[in-house]
Amino acid sequence: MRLPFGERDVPYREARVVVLPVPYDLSLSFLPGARRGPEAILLASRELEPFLLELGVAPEEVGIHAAEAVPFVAGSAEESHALIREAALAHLRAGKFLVSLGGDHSIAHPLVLAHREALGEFSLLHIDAHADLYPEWQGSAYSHASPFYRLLQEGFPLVQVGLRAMDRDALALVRERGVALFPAHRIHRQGLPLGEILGALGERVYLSFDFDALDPAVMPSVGTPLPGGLSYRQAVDLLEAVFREKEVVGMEFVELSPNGQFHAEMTAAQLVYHAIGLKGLQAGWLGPG
Ligand SMILES: N=C(N)NCCCCNCCCN
Ligand SMILES: [Mn+2]
Ligand SMILES: [Mn+2]
Repeated sequence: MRLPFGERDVPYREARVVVLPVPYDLSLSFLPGARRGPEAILLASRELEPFLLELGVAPEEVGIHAAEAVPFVAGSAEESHALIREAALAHLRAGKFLVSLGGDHSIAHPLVLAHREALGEFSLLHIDAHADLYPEWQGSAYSHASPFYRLLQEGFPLVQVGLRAMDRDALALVRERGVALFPAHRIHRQGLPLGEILGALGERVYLSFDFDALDPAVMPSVGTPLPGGLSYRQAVDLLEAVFREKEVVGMEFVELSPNGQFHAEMTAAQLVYHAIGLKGLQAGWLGPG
């Protein structure tokens, strides 16, 4: 069953933005449930005010179409990732701006590859509590702890913001590969280094937002919560700066794991909706309010 995003469901051909539910969560390492993330965000999105006071626009006016969820193959990460990459590629080749909803963070790998195949090169802005730089975790290179190791191996420039968990090997890899790292403790001590973050990014950016980047007090519905996370306002301020200065070619929001705390689902839906509004302003699809 296809659920619209927000109140106004736009036919595919008229939509500039496609919200792609990707309920794959077979690579989680701790608490289960991210497969219910996309549906929870879509349901919560129905409760959002269409007009976004902070931006002075109604993001829904870009034309949003929520696509059918991407199926997965329970016994095969490779086949599941192939389905994700094919689905993303089809929407990108139809000229749509893709907003993918996870699902666990392993989906970043097929989604980013699809965006490069369709749109050319870009840098990655990875906002997360975790580095996700393990070559493999719990016996799998397709773990949600590994996507950015694989993407680094494939030559993507990487900027990581909000991290508060990484092992020594990941830190050594970051230093060796010149990854721009802005850990949460630095942000809390010195404020968001927006100029440095923007300076580390290229002109074209793919945004990968893991909801556990937010503090658990703000976002308790994730599979691997950690203290010391970003506030909602810090996340919005970071996204506003990135959309103001860069061309965002695609974005994904992953790891929401609904656990009955509806404020978390509203938080997730509002952040996605806000980001769609920022893309609409950046692309000129929406006039400044
Ligand atoms: N959400 C994530 N990316 N989680 C990654 C978990 C893997 C490392 N945990 C360390 C556990 C040591 N016992
Ligand atoms: Mn992650
Ligand atoms: Mn994470």
